[in-house]
Amino acid sequence: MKFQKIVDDIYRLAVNIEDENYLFEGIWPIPHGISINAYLIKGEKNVLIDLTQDIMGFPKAITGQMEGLSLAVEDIDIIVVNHMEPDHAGWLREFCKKNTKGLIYCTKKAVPLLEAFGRVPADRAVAITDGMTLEVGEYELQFFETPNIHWPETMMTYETKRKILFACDAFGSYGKVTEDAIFDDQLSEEKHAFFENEALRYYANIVAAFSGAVLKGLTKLSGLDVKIICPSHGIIWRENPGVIIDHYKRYAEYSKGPAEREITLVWSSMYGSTKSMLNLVVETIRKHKIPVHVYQAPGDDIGYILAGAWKSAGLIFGMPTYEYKVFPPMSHVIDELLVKKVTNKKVFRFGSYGWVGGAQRDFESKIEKSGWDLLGFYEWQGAPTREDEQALVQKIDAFCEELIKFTE
Ligand SMILES: Cc1cc2nc3c(=O)[nH]c(=O)nc-3n(C[C@H](O)[C@H](O)[C@H](O)COP(=O)(O)O)c2cc1C
Repeated sequence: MKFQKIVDDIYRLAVNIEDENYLFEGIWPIPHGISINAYLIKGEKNVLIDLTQDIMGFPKAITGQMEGLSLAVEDIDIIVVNHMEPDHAGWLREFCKKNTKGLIYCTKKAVPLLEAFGRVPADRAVAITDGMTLEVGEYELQFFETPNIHWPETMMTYETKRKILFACDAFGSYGKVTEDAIFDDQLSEEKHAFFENEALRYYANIVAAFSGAVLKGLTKLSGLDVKIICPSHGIIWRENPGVIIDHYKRYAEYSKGPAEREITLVWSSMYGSTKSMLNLVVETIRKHKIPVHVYQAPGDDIGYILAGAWKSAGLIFGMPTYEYKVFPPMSHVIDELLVKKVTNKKVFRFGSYGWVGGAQRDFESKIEKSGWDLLGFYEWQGAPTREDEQALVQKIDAFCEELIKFTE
């Protein structure tokens, strides 16, 4: 990949993780890849905003892109570290061995992390104060602390003259970015939809648990006139940055509920009794014109289940009893949803049991502090009868009606 000009002497330096088997953060599948973006301001003083991950030859790739601009690592005067997570700052250690003059602008909370992650001494750092500005030739940078979007030490950098926000993990998405389409206005409708889906999945996987911080950050930055958003993952928004800002606001507000009038249905079944009710449940939901996203556990990845669940106002779990408890793979799904603070949902459960059940009691105790409103459940012994089918349909009808009221 080549460096890409954004405006004047501001450039995007980027790589894509393209290995289909790579798990982002060691958990999340990225079958369509992900870009890692750094930004460079070339001028009287050269500024590098965020770096890259030290894997797959990425530092070499970024160095090559810098060479295209007649710059070497040693020529960087100012390093802005918005975020210490290793996908952006992993290169810092090797970078600072070569570059011994550059000052590192970061938050006070990031300073000890420079040492811990990068073995970079604190005297290389300039701890910013919130809102502080820095004149760099023709450019002016302003730094804003944005704690917990995504780590406690995170900040964003705003170029005040061209009104560019270097937002780091905020407004980012999965999905590799190709050289011919790095800006929102260069994307087809289909690609826009792709990045919107990948932005939601990225949000649900990476940022969702910090939605309160996202809402605070959005309020804090709402006074800024932002013409271009340069995130550290995904495309650059220059035609209409309001689109991704609105998406983020919406995603963050799902945490306060209600989310969209949609249902995420996760099911498990050992011998097919619970599964045999699945189509009936889906058809009943569709009768109410409610979109339904169906996932199987185990089978479908938790990263995708999280995205569906985050966006849906309703959650339905179909699972049998297993050793007096929730079926273990479903237990894992529920735990993950709770870790990511999926809350304010209307919930229903159905499933088969063999002897005396147990899953329902375990389910209720697991979700006690979830902020989920369990509207009902239906269980039956062994294979379902015609009466079981009718009873379940009635309960799903009632659930859908409540969900419609909840999302009005
Ligand atoms: C390993 C195992 C553990 C089970 N534990 C329980 C249990 O604790 N309580 C119960 O009522 N049934 C238990 N059952 C029976 C299942 O819940 C029952 O077969 C149910 O119909 C399975 O639904 P499925 O066909 O959707 O998998 C167990 C079955 C298996 C194979």
